[in-house]
Amino acid sequence: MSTVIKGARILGDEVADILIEGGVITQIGTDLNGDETVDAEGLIALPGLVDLHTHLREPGREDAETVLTGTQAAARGGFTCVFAMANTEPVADTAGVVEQVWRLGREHGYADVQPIGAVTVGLAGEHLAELGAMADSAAQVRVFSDDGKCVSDAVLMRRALEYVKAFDGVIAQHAQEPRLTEGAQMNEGPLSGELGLTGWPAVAEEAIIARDVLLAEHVGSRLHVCHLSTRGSVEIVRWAKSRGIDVTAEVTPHHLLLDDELVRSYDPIYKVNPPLRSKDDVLAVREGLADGTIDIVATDHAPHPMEDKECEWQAAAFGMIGLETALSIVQQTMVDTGALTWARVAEVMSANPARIGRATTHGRPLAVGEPAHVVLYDPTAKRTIEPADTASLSRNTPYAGRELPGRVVATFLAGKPTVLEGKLQ
Ligand SMILES: NC(=O)N[C@@H](CC(=O)O)C(=O)O
Repeated sequence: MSTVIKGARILGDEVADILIEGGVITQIGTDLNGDETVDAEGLIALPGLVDLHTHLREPGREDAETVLTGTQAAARGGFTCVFAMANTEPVADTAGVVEQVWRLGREHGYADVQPIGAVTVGLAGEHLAELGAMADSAAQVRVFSDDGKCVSDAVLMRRALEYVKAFDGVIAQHAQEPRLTEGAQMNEGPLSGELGLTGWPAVAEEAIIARDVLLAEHVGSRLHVCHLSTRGSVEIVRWAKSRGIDVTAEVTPHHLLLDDELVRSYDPIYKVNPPLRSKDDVLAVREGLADGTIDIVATDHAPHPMEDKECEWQAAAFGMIGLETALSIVQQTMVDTGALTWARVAEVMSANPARIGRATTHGRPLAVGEPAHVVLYDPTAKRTIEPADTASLSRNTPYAGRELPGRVVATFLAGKPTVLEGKLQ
């Protein structure tokens, strides 16, 4: 069985046909033929997207999301590989749990699931988890994170950074100094005072990033900074990279678009960790992504059932879904503004996250001999976001009613269509 994608603009540039046979790209050229034809006129072809930061909630919170529904949402968003965060119930801190999550991803076949292992047992921040056993398991874990919680103990963080060097792993830090953010609800600034919500100072994020880049330098290890959100964080990462420190960083689509003025509504749909920041921070993270200080966009897709979001602000859960809107937000904030080309989008949403997470078969160029992980995207489409129109089990999108540019038309995972004509297969 062969499939030919006809007339796609490869990385938004040259028009060509792509022939897929046996899950691999076997020809790129003109007038190619195959058993199946997918018309891609006017569509952009990008390598399948890779999300380094997804919450799939299975095991334990299957009311919010499962590996099946989360990877279906991923496919609809153009992703062919997602890294599943460890804050499940039980926590993914053993080889058994990470293998279960990895296997479920393979069985369902909507996206490859690379489990992230917890850094500390139960995310409790006291004892290192069995990092080596998770690395050696069938899931071959390379990314470790206590995301949702910060590895705040400097000695534990140092040991974790040292330990993962043995198997080329990386510690993905959720940078949040716990004492500085006790009870914090929103970005600290004049607005938190006005709204009477406990402030979450930028320094709580920046102090941990500053400490961790120095620790990474000291022990010669690899550090990844999750969802950075402030101007100061961008400046620290820029400084660290200029010193040759092996640090990478991510920004979420919501921190590229939304700011803390939305909290005036007291609508917990905008409650997220780290919090939405100021307009100046939004500009800074866009600049950081454009100039390569920030390496990747990662969704931090954080599904929550409505009862955990439709309540008063203080009681609501932190988090928003984002897999199905990520590419549109990146188009709106970075491509339509001239800050990134589509080729650079392929880097920040596919090649770079795959490289950081050592997902060796993903993030590859669209080239002959490479696995056929492909997304076809219509940048001219417009859609109004309707929360019920999601494959996710949760509907906590902050974009309800917003018109966003672009639409994923098709996604291929190793040549197999997971989405065609915008519909799950
Ligand atoms: N990003 C979020 O707002 N929520 C995340 C974890 C977290 O608190 O970071 C979640 O798991 O819901």
